[in-house]
Parts: sequence; C-alpha cells; structure tokens
Amino acid sequence: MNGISNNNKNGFTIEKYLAPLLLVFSTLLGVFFSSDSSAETIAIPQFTQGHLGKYTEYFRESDREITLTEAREHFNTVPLSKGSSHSISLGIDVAPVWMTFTVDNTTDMTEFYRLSLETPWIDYIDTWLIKDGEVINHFAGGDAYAFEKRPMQYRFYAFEHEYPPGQTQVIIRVETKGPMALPVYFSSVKAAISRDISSGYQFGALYGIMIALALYNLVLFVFIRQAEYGLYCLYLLGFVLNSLSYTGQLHTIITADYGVYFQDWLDIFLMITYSVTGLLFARTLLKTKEYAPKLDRLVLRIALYIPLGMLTGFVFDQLIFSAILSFLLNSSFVFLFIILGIKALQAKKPFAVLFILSSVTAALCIAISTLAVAGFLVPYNDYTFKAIEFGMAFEAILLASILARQFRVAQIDKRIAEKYARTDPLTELNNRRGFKELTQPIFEHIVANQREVTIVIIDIDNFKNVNDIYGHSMGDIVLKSVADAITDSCRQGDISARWGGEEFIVFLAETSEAQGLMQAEKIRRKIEAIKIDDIHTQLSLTASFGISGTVNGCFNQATLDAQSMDNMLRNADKALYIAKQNGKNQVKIFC
Ligand SMILES: Nc1nc2c(ncn2[C@@H]2O[C@H](COP(=O)(O)OP(=O)(O)OP(=O)(O)O)[C@@H](O)[C@H]2O)c(=O)[nH]1
Repeated sequence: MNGISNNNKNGFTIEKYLAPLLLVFSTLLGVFFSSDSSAETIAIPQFTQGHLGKYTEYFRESDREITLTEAREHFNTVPLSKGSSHSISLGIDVAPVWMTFTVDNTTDMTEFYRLSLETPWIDYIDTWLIKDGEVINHFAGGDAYAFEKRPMQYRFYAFEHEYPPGQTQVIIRVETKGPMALPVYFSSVKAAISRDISSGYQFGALYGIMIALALYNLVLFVFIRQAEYGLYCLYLLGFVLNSLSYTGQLHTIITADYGVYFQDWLDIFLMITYSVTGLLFARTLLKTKEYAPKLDRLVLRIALYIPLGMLTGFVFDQLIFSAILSFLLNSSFVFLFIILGIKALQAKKPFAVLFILSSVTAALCIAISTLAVAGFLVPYNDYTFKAIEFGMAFEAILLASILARQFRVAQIDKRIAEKYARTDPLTELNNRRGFKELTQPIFEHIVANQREVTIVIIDIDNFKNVNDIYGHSMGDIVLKSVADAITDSCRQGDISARWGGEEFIVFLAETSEAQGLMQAEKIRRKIEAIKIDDIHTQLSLTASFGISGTVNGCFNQATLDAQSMDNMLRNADKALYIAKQNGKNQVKIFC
C-alpha cells in the first residue's frame, strides 16, 4: 500500500491515553539527545533478537505525504534522528514517520528473520526491503487492514523474510492517529517462535489465574448473593478482555472484517467495562455510601453517564467523542480508586490500607508501562510493557484477599452471633434456647435406649434482697458466682443453663434420680460456700433445688417417651416449690 489514507484508524488503549503528555516530553528529549552519527547496521546471524530503536534513524513527514523515492532521498541528505535503545515514541496523532535501518547478513546463505511492530493499534505500516538499490519486497499492514490481508495473521504487524547475504536496507513508514509508539522487534524466526511460546505461557498463566478467580467469585455470588462477589467477577473478566484487546490477542480471535472502526469500538468499550465494574466493585466493597455519600454518588454517576455518553457516540458514529469519554473514565479510574481508598482509611474501614496498597501498585505499574511506551525515563522491554498487567493482576489478587478476609470476618461474626443466640451474656451459661438445642438429641438417645436421666432446677433464695440491699450490679455478681459454682460442680456431659432471672437448670444424662439428688446436694453446698467480700455476713447466699428423674430407667413408673422431658421439667418445678415452702436451701424430689 502506498499513500496516506484519510480513513485513519485509532486503536485506543490505556497506554494510548496516558501516553500523550509523556510522549511530548520524550519527543523533546529525543530532539536534544538524538545523535547525528548514523546508526549501526544489524549484523545477522550474530544479532538473534531484540528491539531496534538504537539501530534506527527516522524523520517525520512535514506537510504532505511523500513517496518512497522522496523518503530515500531524505534519508541520504538530511540529518536524521536516532532512536533510543528500545522504542521510538513520538506523541499522539503526529505526522507519519519514516524509519530506516540496515541488516547485514554476514554469511553467504540467506537468514530467515521476523520483523514486528509490537503496538497493535498502529493503523498503517508499510515496509520496503531494498537490496542493491532495488526494492525487493513490500509488506503493507496495520489494524486498518482486514486480518487475512495482513502480512502475518498475528496480533501485531509482522512479517518474515529471508535476508540474502550482504546488506539489506529496511524502510518503514508508519501512520496512525493513536500514540506513535514504535517498538520494532527483530528476531530470527526460531527465536521469534520460542518468544511466542513463552509469552503464550505467561498470558495463559495470567488469564488462567484471573478467570479461575472470576469463576470462584461467581460461585460465591450465586450462593451468597452478595453484590461485591458478582462485581468482582465482572471486574476480573473486564481485566482479561481489556488485556486481550490491548495486547492485540482478541483481534486474532475476532478476525471477521466488520469494517474499519470495529476494532476501535470494541477496544474502547472493553476498556470501560473494566473501569466501570472496577468502580462499582470498589464502592460496594468499601461501603462508601455509608461515610462518603457525595463521592459515592460521583462514582455512580461516572460509572453510569460516561458509558451512556459513549453509547450515544456509537449510535451517532462519533468515535472520537466516545474515545475521549473512555479516556476520561479510564484516566479518572485509577485516581478514583485511590481516593476511595483514602476515604475508607479516614472512615477507619477495615482493609482500607490493603485497598490503597493494591490501587497504588496498579497505578505505579500503569505509569511504568506508560513511560516505557512513551520512551521516557523507563526503558521499553517485555517486562516494562507488561508491568501494567502485573500491576493489575497484583491488584486483583490483593482485592481477592480483601474479599476472602471479609468473608472470614463475616463467618466469625456469624459464629459469634450464633453463640450469643444460645448463650446468656451475664453468666455465659447456655440460655433456654441453647439448653433445648443441646439436650434435645441427647434426650432422644436416652429415650431410645431407655437410659437414666435427671433434671435439676435451682432457684437462688431471697435474691430480691440482694438487689434491694446491695444494688442490681451486686445482684449480677451473685448470679455470676452461682453460675460458676454450678459449672464447677458439674461433671463432663452435664448440661447447665440459666433458665430465667435467678433460676438455673442442670441436665444430668446417665444419672438416676437418686444419683441426681447427690449431685444437686453437691451444688447446693458449693453455692452455700460462696464468699463475696462486699456482701455482709448477715445475708446468707443459698439456693433451693427441685429434682425429677428416672428410677431404674423409668419415669413415673413408665418407660421414657418423647413427652417425658416436659413432664420432668414440670415435676422439678413443683419440687422446687416444695423446697421453697419447706424453708429454702434444700433439695427436693417430686413424689
Ligand atoms: N441483678 C439482677 N437481678 C435479676 C436479674 N433477673 C432477675 N432479677 C431479679 O431477681 C429477683 C427475683 O425475685 P423473686 O422472684 O421475688 O425471688 P426471690 O427474692 O429470690 O425469692 P424466693 O425465690 O422466694 O427465694 C427480682 O428482684 C428480679 O428483679 C438479673 O439479671 N440481674
């Protein structure tokens, strides 16, 4: 393909949008630091693989499209800029760029090499190979071309060529509206294949972790019905789709030619899926509505109105308008995440520190990739280009750990709540509910096997006097002391509970009424022996006991049945009444 098309395409990605300012700086730096000594040739096969920035000289078209012949003349006559060690980065929406470098095959056989330009959003790329002054090959590609029309069906612009012995001049013309970041990579085809395999494993591992996490959270959402799990699942899937899109991989899957702008529309919508779900997830996780309602509303509005605006742009076919909106959303996304974290920290929300740590790490990694793509401060290489993915994966995993810890806290809260639903908070004995739940299955077992069982009801004597004379808090101390005395006197397997105000109950399994009487006597003596320093000696602390239980495995001279428990309780209560009537501080059996 030769000339310049007006149908320029824009591949919009995170880097693209964060890059422009930095690209301006890097361009200025390039102007100051570029050397006018001509670039080295690339000696093959000694050079097996690497970025070609420092081997490359380039210039930009000024006011009009120029031809290959004019460009060749320009290369020979005008002082040229030289690339940095990795990538040439010139800014956004800049004039088309011409680059050249020379490959010197030092052997007397052809050498098979792949050349690729590793930014998938470049619109038009033309490469001419010139041997002995003659054009021997021309490869036209870029994302403006239908997938099958590109020189290689690959995620970037790439082609493979057999370089003949001697020197071959390579001239590349690049035209794009997006950031002019040009990491040209040159490698033997063998090295290119192993690099592809290794990057395939890396992406596979990354996406594998993300998708597994997403599915796990989907399952949690389905069963627990908590919105944050569902939103986190969408956030992770958004991350994977966004990454697939800006690394060019998605476009090797969706290869049908849906028109010039299809890839751009797809990219910007995938990009905001990630940020919208991220913001919705963050506000739900941090419960921002409770302590920062204005910020919460702002986040909600951003997450709703920007996609709506972009949809409107789509309906009216205004790509640039929608792209600017997606740029706004994605550039504010990282900052909003950090602000949400800081607000949560101020509100002393649990996990706020972890949240900030994760979002700041992600922001730093995005900055590293952006600077690398811009060719400013950070060298461009596979690691710096992928820092953005590392950062986001790190963020995703830290957020998962927050969710997991939140889940654990909820579990503990639930367990505590369940415990307190069955426990009397003052004495820490079982309450009625706890008592019934614990004794029910044991009683059923006793009935089924016709075993012995006895129930003891205990009521503190003249307890009202304690409250009246020493105050309610002293009454509480007494209740607690009596509870402790009961617990201390109980054997393993006995189940005690606070039955009501100053009334307690003990369930004695495998214990006949006669044995229960002895056990009750033991508790009575223990209560009688309680010493509370602040209670004056004139007030004796005693309790009365009512007992009902089995005699030779029978209750009321009949075999035990399901109703026996209620009857036993009733009888023990009657026995307790008799104990009170008879002068208190004694144990009575209902006869
Ligand atoms: N301090 C305190 N007092 C309680 C609590 N629950 C119930 N009470 C009090 O326990 C007292 C029970 O009084 P009564 O039912 O008249 O029984 P009593 O004074 O023990 O008399 P007898 O049972 O006949 O020996 C009341 O004064 C209640 O207010 C509690 O949790 N703490």
